[in-house]
Amino acid sequence: MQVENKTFFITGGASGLGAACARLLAKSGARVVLADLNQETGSALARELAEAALFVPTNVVDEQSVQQALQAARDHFGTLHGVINCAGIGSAEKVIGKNGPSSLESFTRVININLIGTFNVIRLAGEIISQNTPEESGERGVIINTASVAAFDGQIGQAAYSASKGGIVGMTLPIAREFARYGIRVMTIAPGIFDTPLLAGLPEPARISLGQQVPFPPRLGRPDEYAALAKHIIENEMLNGEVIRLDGAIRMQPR
Ligand SMILES: C[C@H](O)CC(=O)SCCNC(=O)CCNC(=O)[C@H](O)C(C)(C)COP(=O)(O)OP(=O)(O)OC[C@H]1O[C@@H](n2cnc3c(N)ncnc32)[C@H](O)[C@@H]1OP(=O)(O)O
Ligand SMILES: NC(=O)c1ccc[n+]([C@@H]2O[C@H](COP(=O)([O-])OP(=O)(O)OC[C@H]3O[C@@H](n4cnc5c(N)ncnc54)[C@H](O)[C@@H]3O)[C@@H](O)[C@H]2O)c1
Repeated sequence: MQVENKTFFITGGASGLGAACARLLAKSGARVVLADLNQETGSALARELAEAALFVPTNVVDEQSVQQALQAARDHFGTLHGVINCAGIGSAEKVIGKNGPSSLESFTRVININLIGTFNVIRLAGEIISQNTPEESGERGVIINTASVAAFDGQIGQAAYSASKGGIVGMTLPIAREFARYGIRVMTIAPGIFDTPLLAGLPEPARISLGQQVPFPPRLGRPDEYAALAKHIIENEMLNGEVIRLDGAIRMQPR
């Protein structure tokens, strides 16, 4: 579908990759809902994007929070044509640390936010989108999820994070197969190393070694490059049920 005059619900839309999607889609004539925990950055970006954007404080792991955010989106913009699931956290923890086995709580937290949060939004937004009047082609909407190259080449310390992203990879096809009957496409982008606040939060040794591992271009990805792919996925109906690595050919080393 064309993005102009369409509405997209962007989780994690207040920062990094999600914010880049919000800026590009708004500039392209779309309306964006910034569904994010961060009131300060979310409100600031909504002010920057003016009438094209609505910030709604949202916690993707909380069913009521997501339902309220989706309702606010419909109240404000009238409908919903797509979702870009960017909400997520990084994590770096060895399975056996210096003080013994890592905690179950930390593993569970990463799975909850990254995997279960993504699923929560897909199920609630998907039901709303399934009720849209279809385009001429029969399409009703597009859902784009964010995994990571860590789903495939996870490093030491990424058991929880890689599991959470591997789960997103795993659910892309079955949901695309189910949602085909509604004319809703489901895609996942697996970014490599992108220059965002999340990456800035990784341990310095990891960040240094990663930047040196990207074959070409030998640099961190720019959030606008992620946004360009997301926009293309929305516009290209033949992209469905697939995971696209966006990574400069990096295959991460064990550490
Ligand atoms: C985020 C997007 O989705 C894309 C990505 O996935 S980007 C990939 C991000 N990678 C990571 O997050 C790696 C996570 N893991 C780690 O940071 C570390 O393994 C850890 C903090 C969990 C444990 O680190 P630590 O306890 O220091 O491990 P340890 O085995 O003792 O380290 C040995 C040495 O290797 C270094 N090292 C550890 N992890 C490293 C890494 N990932 N890269 C480079 N060097 C590393 C340590 O600094 C240490 O050096 P030193 O002996 O000179 O102090
Ligand atoms: N930056 C990278 O190198 C990279 C690489 C691969 C995948 N990713 C993934 O891309 C996505 C976006 O990452 P980013 O780099 O833009 O990070 P970021 O930290 O800049 O943005 C993440 C946003 O998600 C929000 N968020 C976190 N938990 C939330 C929750 N429970 N509910 C709602 N919002 C929540 C944060 O407030 C933040 O605004 C994440 O899923 C991340 O795992 C990032």
